[in-house]
Amino acid sequence: MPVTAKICGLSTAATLDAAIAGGASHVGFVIFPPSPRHLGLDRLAGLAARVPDHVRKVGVFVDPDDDLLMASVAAGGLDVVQLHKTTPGRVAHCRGLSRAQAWAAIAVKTRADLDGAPGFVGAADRLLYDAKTPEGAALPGGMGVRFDWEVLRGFRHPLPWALSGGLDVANVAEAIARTGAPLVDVSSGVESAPGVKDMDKIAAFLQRVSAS
Ligand SMILES: O=C(O)c1ccccc1NCC(=O)[C@H](O)[C@H](O)COP(=O)(O)O
Repeated sequence: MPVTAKICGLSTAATLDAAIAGGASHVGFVIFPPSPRHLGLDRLAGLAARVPDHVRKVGVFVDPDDDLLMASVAAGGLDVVQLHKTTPGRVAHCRGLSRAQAWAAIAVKTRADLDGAPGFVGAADRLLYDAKTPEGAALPGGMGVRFDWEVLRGFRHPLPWALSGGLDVANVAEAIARTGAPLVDVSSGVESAPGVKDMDKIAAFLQRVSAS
């Protein structure tokens, strides 16, 4: 199976178009005000309207309340809700309410961080293994932090999954080779500054994934 890629934290039409043209299977829109990538509902709707049907639209949330979740799903026609710092019970609730696919982000630093993964069976459609960001960090994702991919070795994934955290054009082929990831997710690695996506970096990243 070819490896697919999600470009996360898109916030301009030009970089969104670059992700689509480069072959991204998923595009991510962050709905979390402290993030430099945050989109209000109007901008979310405008960008989402540019996305063709074969590319999945992912809304990225941090334990959202029902009103924010539903307003965002409606504005963006979201196919997937990606939920950070959200318990299995809330993930199941968000999936039922939104009728979108639900991805549960698992913050990983050590093997023990995978212990909670089976708890998402029946609640989530996919697990996103993302790097744990430092204690007290403003964001639970999108900080270019990488984790030791060896912690995934031999792990019996209880659900479909994706790999994230600190990926870039220089390391994504090795990440795929070492983990067998079916889907990779990147944000900072295709930026020139926090929140500023770079079209050339997006194209190079997607090219490297498709060659893997
Ligand atoms: O990207 C953000 O600003 C963000 C904010 C709050 C929660 C999650 C966020 N990003 C989640 C993602 O899916 C990122 O692509 C993932 O964490 C990888 O980021 P990076 O290490 O910068 O590639």
